[in-house]
Amino acid sequence: MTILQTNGLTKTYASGAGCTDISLEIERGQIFGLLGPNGAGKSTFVKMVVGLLRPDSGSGTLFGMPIGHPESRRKVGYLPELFRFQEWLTGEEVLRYHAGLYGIARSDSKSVDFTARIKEVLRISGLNERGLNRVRHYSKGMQQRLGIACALLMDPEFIILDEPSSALDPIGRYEVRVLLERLRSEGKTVFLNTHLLEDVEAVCDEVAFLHHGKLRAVGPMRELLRSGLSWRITVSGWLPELQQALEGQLLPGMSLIIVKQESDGGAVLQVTARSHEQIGYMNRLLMEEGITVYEVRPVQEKLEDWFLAMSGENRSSSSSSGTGEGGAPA
Ligand SMILES: Nc1ncnc2c1ncn2[C@@H]1O[C@H](COP(=O)(O)OP(=O)(O)OP(=O)(O)O)[C@@H](O)[C@H]1O
Repeated sequence: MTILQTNGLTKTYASGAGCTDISLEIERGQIFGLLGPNGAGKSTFVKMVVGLLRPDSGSGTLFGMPIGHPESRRKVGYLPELFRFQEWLTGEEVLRYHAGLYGIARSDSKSVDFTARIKEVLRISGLNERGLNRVRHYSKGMQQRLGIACALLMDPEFIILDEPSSALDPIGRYEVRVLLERLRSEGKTVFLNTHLLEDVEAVCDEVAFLHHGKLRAVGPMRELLRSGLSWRITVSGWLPELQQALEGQLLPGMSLIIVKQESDGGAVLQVTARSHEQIGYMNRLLMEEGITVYEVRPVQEKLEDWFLAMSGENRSSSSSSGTGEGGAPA
């Protein structure tokens, strides 16, 4: 079942920034990660989906209803990127206030059952007994946990979390990952906007990549990672001046790192490319330079390498000589 579908969603701010022509489809039970550098347009997209921003053009459906329609939001829990709570209220009071925004009468939100639900989401979000403390006394991480509790309060089917772990320490981030997996196992669908690549790598089924407001890639994580390939190439006949000559001939998305360089001309190169064809091209360049290639083998794909390749970042300037494999990228 399709939970969210967007067709060409576009929002351009007066400055010219925003996001353009975003078409995505999210199926029930997925954890979907939206990645992209700062200012790529991730929050703009999410705000259009939850009806906080009106698109300039394009359309979308949420649970089969047009986005922006109040009814489409009923089954959605949303943690905005910039959250701010009434600091004079306690955690429990903030949650009751949120229940009111969902149309729950004040008397009902004080019922035994609803109070049990409040305590449950506080526990799930890692706030446990702190629900009776005022938000003023919460750390930033605790406020973020309260935001997650608000998003989960009404037991939504679709949970949209815009940077849910940005203020959390490593343990907190791990707990959020476990929480996301638990939500998926309950059949919920999660949309995650994040910079934290390890979160995406650990839990996301599908990933989309936004850059300068445009969708550059979307698909299952494993497939996308294969589109940012790294290879180790062992050669002989290597000369240090070849690095610059080769770098000048790299195609967009390719990078070259000299991992190891011996005095007898032996060397290990690491090449990142967007396709197998680009690796073939690299081999041809090496042969044309008179280099003997002994071994070409793929390196474990890392989301960080893929992210940098997609963002057009080139790490070719880092190199090491004669230091074994110490100069390899993380
Ligand atoms: N209300 C606004 N008015 C004008 N420009 C805006 C507004 N909100 C965002 N922008 C601009 O639109 C672009 C996309 O911003 P957005 O917040 O959607 O990006 P993002 O990918 O979520 O970034 P980050 O990861 O830093 O949160 C940025 O250049 C930003 O400066």
